[in-house]
Amino acid sequence: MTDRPTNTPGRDTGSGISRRRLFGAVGAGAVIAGAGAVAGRATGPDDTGVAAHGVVDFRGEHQAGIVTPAQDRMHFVAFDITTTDRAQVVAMLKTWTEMAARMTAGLEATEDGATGDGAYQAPSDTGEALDLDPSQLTLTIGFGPSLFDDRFGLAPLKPAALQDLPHFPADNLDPTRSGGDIAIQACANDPQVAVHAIRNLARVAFGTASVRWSQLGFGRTSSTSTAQATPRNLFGFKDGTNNLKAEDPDALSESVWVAGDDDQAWMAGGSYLVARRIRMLIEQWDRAVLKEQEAVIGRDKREGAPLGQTTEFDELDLESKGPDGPFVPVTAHVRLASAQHLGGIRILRRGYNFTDGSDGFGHLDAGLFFIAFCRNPLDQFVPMQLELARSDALNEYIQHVGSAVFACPPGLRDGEYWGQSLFEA
Ligand SMILES: C=CC1=C(C)c2cc3[nH]c(cc4nc(cc5[nH]c(cc1n2)c(C)c5CCC(=O)O)C(CCC(=O)O)=C4C)c(C)c3C=C
Ligand SMILES: [Fe+2]
Repeated sequence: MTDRPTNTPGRDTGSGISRRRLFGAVGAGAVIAGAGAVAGRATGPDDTGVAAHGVVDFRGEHQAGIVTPAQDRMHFVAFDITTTDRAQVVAMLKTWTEMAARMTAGLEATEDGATGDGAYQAPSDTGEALDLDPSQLTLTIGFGPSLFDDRFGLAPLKPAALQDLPHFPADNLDPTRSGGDIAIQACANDPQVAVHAIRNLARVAFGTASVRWSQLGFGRTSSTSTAQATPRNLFGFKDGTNNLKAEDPDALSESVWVAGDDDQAWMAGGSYLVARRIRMLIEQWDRAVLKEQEAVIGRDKREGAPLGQTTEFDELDLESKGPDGPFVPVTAHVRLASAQHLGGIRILRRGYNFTDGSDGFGHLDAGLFFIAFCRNPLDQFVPMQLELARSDALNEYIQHVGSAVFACPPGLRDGEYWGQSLFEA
């Protein structure tokens, strides 16, 4: 693993340089080979203090989009493979890799792009990202448990850690919003850039893979870097305060990155992505009084401080008590999800808010598209979610309606394609 180049989470290599201008300035190959070098203009920081523009390296030791400082927008898609021809799947992964390398570098999806295929061909790039900034687009791929059935000869390579998640108490899962053979997470600071990327990847998959479900997200609900301010979720609380952060490599090695001797060798340097579409019962929450809201979460609403403390990053003290008992109630969300309560278990959260209109009863179909990365979902996410599903006071206000788990392989060296470590293991 040592010869993999190291990608720099959220490295700001540019900005303000649109796809068209990047492409015009130098040949496409040169840009991809040295995106950092050519797109080196500084950019102004956004309100989180982190540059919102520019290019995040596509290749590196780990896939981008995991510890990359969370961008503001997401388009997540899960595919079903529709062929049984393994070679066709590999060909698609190779095409996807070329397109992903180009699009994350701020280029059109193909060399001919939106206008270069001639007047009598459907353009090979759909065009809606022309003139837009690269917006720190990251594309992260993962493989679901179902990919390892008997279709492609991958069963012996299935990691023990990659299992369909168990049914948790009160789960109300919609199978059409769950599972999938392959997932791609697109994150960017411009929603149109993320949507363009997924649209173009889905388009070339025709005949090999079809979209099973997808989810748009806005307003990251976690900070994954100490350089980022903590955002708020749709319940109005700061979310991501006590998250793992990119600046803590020891904690990431402990809880996020798969080690060489953990499981299947092809996953070394990778991570597991757990996705849960969690509906938030907004109208019910909005009727709850502030004291109840704070007791449910276990933190105060304005500062985000643990109850009984004063500032956001004060340590969660589960032992502290006032005249009415523990400051952090025994059913508070942060108590039950905390490493102190769970014997040291931690995960990297990287979720997004969503609102998808309203249901037939006039209630907002809104919530949290929860994404977590972990080294082993069976040892980390499953016990954590089991504890929450059993006892969390938040359960009165949420419902889990979608679920999926994917093995995200390590990052790519130059010339490698997505899934090479698996398909050529
Ligand atoms: C299984 C893991 C988790 C699910 C599912 C989950 C859903 C969920 N969380 C919030 C809001 C908040 N969560 C906060 C902290 C927090 N949440 C989890 C895990 C899950 N959350 C963890 C591990 C933690 C950190 C606990 C700790 O050690 O302190 C917070 C507090 C701020 C923070 O630290 O991030 C909020 C707020 C909602 C609304 C939700 C489902 C919709
Ligand atoms: Fe949480």
